[in-house]
Amino acid sequence: MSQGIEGFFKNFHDNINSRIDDVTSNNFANLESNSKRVSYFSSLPCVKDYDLSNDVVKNETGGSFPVKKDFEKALQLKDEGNKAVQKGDWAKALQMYNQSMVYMPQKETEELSIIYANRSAALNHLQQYEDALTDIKRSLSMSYPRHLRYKVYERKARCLLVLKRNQEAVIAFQDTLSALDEANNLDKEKRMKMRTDAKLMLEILHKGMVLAGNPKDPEPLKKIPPKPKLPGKHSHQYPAASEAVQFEYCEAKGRFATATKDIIPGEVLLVEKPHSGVLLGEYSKTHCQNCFVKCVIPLPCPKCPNVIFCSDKCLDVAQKSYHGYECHILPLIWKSGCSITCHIALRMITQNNKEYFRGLIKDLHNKPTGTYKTDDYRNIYHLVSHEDKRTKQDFLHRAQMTLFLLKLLEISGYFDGRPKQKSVEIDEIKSMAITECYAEDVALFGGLILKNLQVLQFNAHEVFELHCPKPKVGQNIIKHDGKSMFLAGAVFPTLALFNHSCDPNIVRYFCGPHVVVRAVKNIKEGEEISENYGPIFTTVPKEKRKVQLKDQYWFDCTCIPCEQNWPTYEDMTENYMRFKCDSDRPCPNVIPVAYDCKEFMVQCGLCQQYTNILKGLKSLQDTEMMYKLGRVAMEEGKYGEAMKKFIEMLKLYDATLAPPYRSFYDCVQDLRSCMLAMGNYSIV
Ligand SMILES: C[S@@+](CC[C@H](N)C(=O)[O-])C[C@H]1O[C@@H](n2cnc3c(N)ncnc32)[C@H](O)[C@@H]1O
Repeated sequence: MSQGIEGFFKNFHDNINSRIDDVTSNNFANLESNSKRVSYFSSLPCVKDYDLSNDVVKNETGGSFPVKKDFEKALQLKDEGNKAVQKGDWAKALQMYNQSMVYMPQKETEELSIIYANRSAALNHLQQYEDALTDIKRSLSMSYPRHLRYKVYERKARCLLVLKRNQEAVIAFQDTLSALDEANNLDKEKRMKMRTDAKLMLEILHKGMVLAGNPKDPEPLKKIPPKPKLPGKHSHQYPAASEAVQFEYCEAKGRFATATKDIIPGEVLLVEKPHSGVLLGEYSKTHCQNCFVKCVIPLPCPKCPNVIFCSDKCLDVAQKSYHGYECHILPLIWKSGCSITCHIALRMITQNNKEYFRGLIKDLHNKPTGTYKTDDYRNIYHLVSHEDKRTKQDFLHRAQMTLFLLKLLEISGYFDGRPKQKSVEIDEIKSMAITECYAEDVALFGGLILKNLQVLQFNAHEVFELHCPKPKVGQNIIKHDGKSMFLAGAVFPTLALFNHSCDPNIVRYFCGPHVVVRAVKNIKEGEEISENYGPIFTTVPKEKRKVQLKDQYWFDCTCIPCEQNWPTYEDMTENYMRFKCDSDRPCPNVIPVAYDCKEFMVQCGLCQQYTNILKGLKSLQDTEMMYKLGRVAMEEGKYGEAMKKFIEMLKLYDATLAPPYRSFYDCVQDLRSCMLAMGNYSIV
């Protein structure tokens, strides 16, 4: 449950394990509910007396502790930014202003407004005009000194000119002229020059606009890829899924998705926001805490120096729910070395208030019926957790993590419904005992967190983004370099209902925090729609796949590639083609046909009917050319165009040949790359 980094949680775990005797351990094993397990564990004297502060202080990984806003540090970073400006190192200046802002206390509004204005100058020089405009707006909405405002208005006007937003530029030049009246410290000559320049620009703009018939300003560039919409109607019971998807149940496989109609490659099958999602600690200063997109111009949390946001909207959402409580405990979570799933288990609590869970608890053991909503905690609670198959050691380990998370909840002010306003001090973790008056909370939230940890083991997903080279001004085409980065962990309640196949027929990618699922193959009505949990048959041999799936997800894979022993991509032989039997019965058989076969009607060994392979070969004639065109479009970053070609090819392949064969998987792989490129990206 720890992340692999040596955080202090491992010490706690090792020490407690060594202090638990056999009697205690057997008593624990006899407990029958998660709530009882945590209550019992938290009442043990060796746990209550445990002093975590020693472990925290001694531990050097995961950043420093405690962490607070720091005015002096903020000024020093701002100063470094200003020095970088003097040297013309705008990238460094941007970096320094970003950091300075994070440490600047909220009450220093004038200082903050100056950093925003300075950062807008750096962004302007880096040709990030849209971002410069956003910072100018923020700076002007704060206490930016009136006698300096002429500078930012003029900068605003110049940025708008580059973006060809001439109507807005006119207003900004007019504002520059008004602001110059208040520029008391500016010497007369400079003021005159700026006035003349602004007036000249206004004249030129007016003439140009009249000549062009006063065209509308262009739309600003989109920073986040647009979220695809579900085609047609959504499923009545599972609104995140399209009506082409339904969920069935069987004893051996639990719930799984099937197609209610024929589905074609590219079709969007699911768009879902996470029930809970958590950004990895290492991206907390580069990506938005709330929606995971990369922030060129971060908005810091007003209260802590731990996280940033991409917009006021994300800041507001986070502040009013989970971040209000997590603000000051984040450094402890990161320093503990706990895995991202442990943090999600906590977030599933902090994002709702205590009353929400109190309202649910009586009925929680009954599976909810009716519409399956993403934000309904009950749907997560009833995801697969394999509770009946767990060992005593497994529960004990998770109970330790649960207690640590409960302690954090207590410190955060969650049990009182009042978020902590100050940073955590070391004295607050000198004992792991939770105050007596919260005994009921320990039972309730301890039980829920222990359950969350079990559910997340099988149902959490990685959120990733692709790296892209910088797009040119005015171009909305982006090209990715194929590298994907694991950014965050999240649980998507509907996506979690899809079972695994080593030959999946869907691909998933992310738009902001939303997951998008699209078909990559033709899926026939009634056929299972399956995703992939990691090992794919084209690259991982069967034995290895089976072991991995059994270890991680606790099931024996019986997908077609596993049952029919399909070769990996490397081992696929290309000396014959696998024709589908096209008798009208229909027949499921595959007819192997050598490339040098002279016949054009071949007989099926199963149904004895004849298949016309010449017809099939003719339809495949164009696929090579289509593939080349698709690849060229992909190279140019025209993913939509490339996708069309690959989809067309897959339709042709599917009508004639049966997998596995290389050209089919080449095409599937490229289609998958195109779809991924439509998701989250980070400009590098
Ligand atoms: C993410 S859940 C999938 C949905 C789950 N079947 C349910 O009922 O909610 C993962 C769990 O589903 C089961 N599972 C997934 N793929 C399977 C497969 N191909 N065959 C059998 N069981 C599978 C395993 O129990 C696994 O731990």
